[in-house]
Amino acid sequence: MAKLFRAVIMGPPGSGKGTISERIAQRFGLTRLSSGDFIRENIAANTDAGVLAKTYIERGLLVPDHVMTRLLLPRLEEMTRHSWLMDGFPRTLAQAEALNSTCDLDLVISLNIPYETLKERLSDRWIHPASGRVYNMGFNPPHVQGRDDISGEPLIQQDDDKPEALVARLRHYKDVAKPIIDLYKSKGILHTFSGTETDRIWPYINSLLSTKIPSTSQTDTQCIPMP
Ligand SMILES: Nc1nc2c(ncn2[C@H]2C[C@H](O)[C@@H](COP(=O)(O)OP(=O)(O)OP(=O)(O)O)O2)c(=O)[nH]1
Ligand SMILES: Nc1ncnc2c1ncn2[C@@H]1O[C@H](COP(=O)(O)OP(=O)(O)O)[C@@H](O)[C@H]1O
Repeated sequence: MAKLFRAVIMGPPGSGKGTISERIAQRFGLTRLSSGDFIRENIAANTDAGVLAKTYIERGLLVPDHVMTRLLLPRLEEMTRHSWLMDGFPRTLAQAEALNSTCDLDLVISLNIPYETLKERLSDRWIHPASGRVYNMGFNPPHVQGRDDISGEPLIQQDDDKPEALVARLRHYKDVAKPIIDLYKSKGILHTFSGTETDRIWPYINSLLSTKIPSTSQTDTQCIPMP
């Protein structure tokens, strides 16, 4: 069986993590995981962790590390037969350390996008809340203005994407991401991509992953359950 591949994608809000993850998942057949989707699934299913997480999200806060790890790590441990790419986790150094002791990552993609570019993109971003599908009025507009391509339902703009909230979000990302990036750098698995356009960054990510994702191998790797 092919060797499994585990990767994380990091970057400030609006850096293109969602867009690039989708391309990677399609091109390389990895399962795309998103911490936000996990949380939303748990909220919908009314699990203990979901109920707890909801109280933070409703206040616009990050979910505490111990809730996040309780929610996510068991799911990762179950994925012994899938290669995956995680978007949205780890978001703090404590989460990175917990992930570290659960499974070995092969690669971390860090997106480094100028502030002005992020600001422009997010103020133009519209989402379909039920599915998480993301549109940008310039880059990938919906077929019908203001409507989701698949369901035809209305698109909305998140409060977080409004200019007042953005500066604080971007500053917060820088502070929190720095030690995580340093950790992955020291492990030799960090790959940083800089630029203003996803379409220009993509060929570099594509060729890196083409060299890293093996087509066949004798070994199978597993996430080790936490003690
Ligand atoms: N103009 C332009 N827009 C782009 C480009 N790449 C992505 N976008 C758009 C799609 C979205 O409307 C917005 C942000 O992209 P994503 O939602 O993929 O970013 P990300 O997942 O990092 O954001 P998040 O952490 O969910 O806030 O920018 C690009 O190269 N040029
Ligand atoms: N790794 C994480 N640690 C803490 N909270 C998280 C994490 N991932 C997601 N969340 C919470 O879930 C919310 C939705 O996550 P997500 O879908 O990634 O959207 P956003 O673009 O708002 O970060 C976040 O705003 C945050 O409150």
